[in-house]
Amino acid sequence: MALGPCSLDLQKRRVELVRDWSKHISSLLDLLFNMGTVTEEDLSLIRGGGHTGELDCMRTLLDVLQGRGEEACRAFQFVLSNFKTSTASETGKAKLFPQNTHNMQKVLKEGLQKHKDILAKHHGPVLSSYLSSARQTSRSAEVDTFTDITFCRQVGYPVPLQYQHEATVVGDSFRASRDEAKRRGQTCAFRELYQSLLCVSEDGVALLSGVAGSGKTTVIKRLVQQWAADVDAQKIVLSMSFRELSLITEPQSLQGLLSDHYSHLKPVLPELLTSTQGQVVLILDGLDEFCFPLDFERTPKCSDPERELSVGALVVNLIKGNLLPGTSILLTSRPHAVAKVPQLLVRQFYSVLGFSPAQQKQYFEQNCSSSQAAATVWSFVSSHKPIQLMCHIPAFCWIVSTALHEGTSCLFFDTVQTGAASQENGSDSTKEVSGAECSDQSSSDPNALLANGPAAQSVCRPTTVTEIYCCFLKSIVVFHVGGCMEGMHLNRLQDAPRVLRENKGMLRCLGALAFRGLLERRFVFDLSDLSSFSLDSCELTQAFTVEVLKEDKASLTYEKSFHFIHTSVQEFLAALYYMLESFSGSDPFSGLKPAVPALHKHLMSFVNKLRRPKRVLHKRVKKAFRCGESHQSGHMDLFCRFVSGLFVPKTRFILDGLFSGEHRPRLASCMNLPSVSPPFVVKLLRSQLHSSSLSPERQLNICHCLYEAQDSELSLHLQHWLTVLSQQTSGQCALLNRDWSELAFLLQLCPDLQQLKLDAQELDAVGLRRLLPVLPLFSTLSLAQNPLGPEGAEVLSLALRSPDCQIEHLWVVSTDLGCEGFRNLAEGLKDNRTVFDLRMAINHIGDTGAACLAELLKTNRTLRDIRLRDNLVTDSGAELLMEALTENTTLEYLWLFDNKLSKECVQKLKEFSKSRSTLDIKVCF
Ligand SMILES: Nc1ncnc2c1ncn2[C@@H]1O[C@H](COP(=O)(O)OP(=O)(O)OP(=O)(O)O)[C@@H](O)[C@H]1O
Repeated sequence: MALGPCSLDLQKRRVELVRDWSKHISSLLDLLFNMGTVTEEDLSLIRGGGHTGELDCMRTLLDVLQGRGEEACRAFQFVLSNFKTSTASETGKAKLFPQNTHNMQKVLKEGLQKHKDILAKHHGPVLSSYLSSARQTSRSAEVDTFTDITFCRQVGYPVPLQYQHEATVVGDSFRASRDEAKRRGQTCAFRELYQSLLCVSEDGVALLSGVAGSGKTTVIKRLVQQWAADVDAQKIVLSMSFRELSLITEPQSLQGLLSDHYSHLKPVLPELLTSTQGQVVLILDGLDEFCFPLDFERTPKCSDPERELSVGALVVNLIKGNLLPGTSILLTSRPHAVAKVPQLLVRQFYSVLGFSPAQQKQYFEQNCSSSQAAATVWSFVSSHKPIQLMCHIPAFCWIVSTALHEGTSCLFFDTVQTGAASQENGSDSTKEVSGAECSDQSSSDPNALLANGPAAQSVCRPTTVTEIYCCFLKSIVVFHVGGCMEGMHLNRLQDAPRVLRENKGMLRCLGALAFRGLLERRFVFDLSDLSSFSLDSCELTQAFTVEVLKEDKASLTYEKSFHFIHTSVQEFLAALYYMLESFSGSDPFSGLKPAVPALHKHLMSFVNKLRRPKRVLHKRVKKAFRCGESHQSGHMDLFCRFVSGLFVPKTRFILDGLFSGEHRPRLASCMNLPSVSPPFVVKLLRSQLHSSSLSPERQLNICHCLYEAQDSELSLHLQHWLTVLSQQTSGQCALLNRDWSELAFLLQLCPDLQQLKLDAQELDAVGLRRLLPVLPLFSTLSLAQNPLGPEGAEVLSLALRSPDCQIEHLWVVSTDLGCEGFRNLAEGLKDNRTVFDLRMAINHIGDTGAACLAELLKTNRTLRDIRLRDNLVTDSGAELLMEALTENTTLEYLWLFDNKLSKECVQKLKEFSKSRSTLDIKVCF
């Protein structure tokens, strides 16, 4: 084959090229690889495993190019003609490798000790929270306040079906039906996690998943601190956050990245990367915050730590084990982002379940300044189910402690007065607070929810999640400067309305930022975001905002970014902004557009006030809920709950001073204020609850909204459902307008309930669909004598396919399934690994249904006991079942009484059963 001009030229100049260009071989190879002229395999051939000299490398490169043809040779000529002879990195490289091995070992050891010290400091306590700064004197390090936390170890990872707000389903992991999982040893504590990740020599990827604020970063800090303190530690930990990696926009080599990040390791880095590979544990925190795509299929393979790559390609090659082979990699992520890493690449999967009730109690003991204060907070939390449910998330425990700080600071005005009075009388105000109102209720008693539900509450105790957040914000704003010194509480609280009024502007801007972030699903903001809402970062550091908006300075680029201390705080501030704007007659959405001139905004607000303000307000509320409805991911759920809560005048009174024009003349107490949302809000919520277009998850959220709105009807309905659950009533319900979503709400708040028995409750497919968010959480589901029909079976099938499914006993006797219904159910059972006891007598599934069951039994290995009494199965159906059972050896009982079987067939079934020692077929003629 004739050679092209470029190939000929290279051939002619070969000697000259080898002589003049060999010293630049590394850079030339980088450029050619990035252009796609040479491949990963070519590179290893050219480098000859690192043992080949530069001249030989150059010769091989020329051979490879010649072999590739004219295009490759032309690309090479192009590279040569554009090559800048600045190869400082290569000349410097020789200096990085001291020749003497003994010296190298010493340098490496010293470097690693220094690295340990630096990393321990980096991952040390950050005294940014109000509570920690207030308690600097009594507690020296965060290490002391680390509360053990519960994890769950899984094989592979379940991709969560995201229909609900992540934070709102956390408590599900602690349901009693999970005890089985515990027995199987799937849950573990921090010690086991440390052992498995930092002591055992296993390479590959481990993934730690948890919702916002579940403590992933705290766990990483703790792991690093423990490792740094462990003199026998064999591992070398490198740790970075995805938030920092997201700021790298230029191609970067792994070596460059590590030496920028850990400049103290620079002298030993090449040695570290080559000789200690099996020992390195690389921690990458916060995968959900990584803003570059991770393309595991198409990213070119690269195993050269010196090659510059885009940061996305770098991460892909690290996770795939191409760069740093033999290294253990620990990734952390919120659940919605775990699927960014293909399941096959994940060796171990842990999810952070959060604090169990015992750990919650321990948290308050460790974080409140006295054991009495801890007892007060704990008795309050354990008697308010919706609040306790959220306390599985550590960040929420922190919010609760801050809100109820020492049990006195953030309670309502009249409580303060009670405190003042008791102080005057020489009694202890903390005792007042921890009195009878906070009596400890058994957390296992569902009645506790109602006893302390909104309607049953004394007027001045925080009862809802919104009220907790109001107290939290007030605490932060009022006590920010100077902390909460002894004896200063009352003065400061009495001055709170003025302080809040003065900070209203700042809170409004912060809320607008939070709201826009929420609409765009953004949780990290940069300086330009802040300035578009007139927030000046310098001003922010002077104000209370450091407690709610956290500043991150990337160690790699020194760029500033900001995020709210917890996503729920962002959601609360967004709702607060929404309500402030709505009450003042402005449109919260127009406040997000910087282009709207201030004059126009004021004009509009004035016009709105003249128009019927109530109608405008109604419009805004509808818009807020529509916003929540349209997002099936559920990420607006908490926002809607807070909006509902902020409609309650008593709740708003906590933030007296912010909502101008209200409570005038000033009320000395919240006692006279309504403790329920205005009727139009409750009416709107109720009409939404009955809307057939809403998904069951959103309907469930509406119940939470009603709880926040302190709707008294909800309490009544829940009381009714409690009676149903205790099986005191059956058949026709005593209550008109009962709603199955309300039952779902109640069930979510009763973690100790393992069995859901709703026999003969006239539960149809529509009602069952409303229960769907909680159906998978029970070990026994007894739904006999309800008109479920084929549509109901479809709903059950969805529950059976849920990754959270715990159902073991499924009892659907006499539920009108028919053959179509059973076909739907069988679809769900095909993928299910939990149901072993299926009772479905009197469902008329017939031979078509029996054929479906036979198909199912060929693959299902979980079902052990199937009861098919009275189902119109004839001989041909029975034949199909026997045929399937020759393949299935796990089924133990098959009940076939009262079907349409001939005498011969019954005999045959009995013979078949006799021939199988582990199978008992119950049948009679
Ligand atoms: N084990 C723990 N003991 C005591 N406090 C904890 C613990 N875990 C978390 N916290 C508290 O909760 C807060 C949030 O935790 P952390 O930042 O670790 O959560 P995260 O899961 O990393 O959240 P995100 O997904 O938002 O990054 C911490 O600042 C700390 O106050």
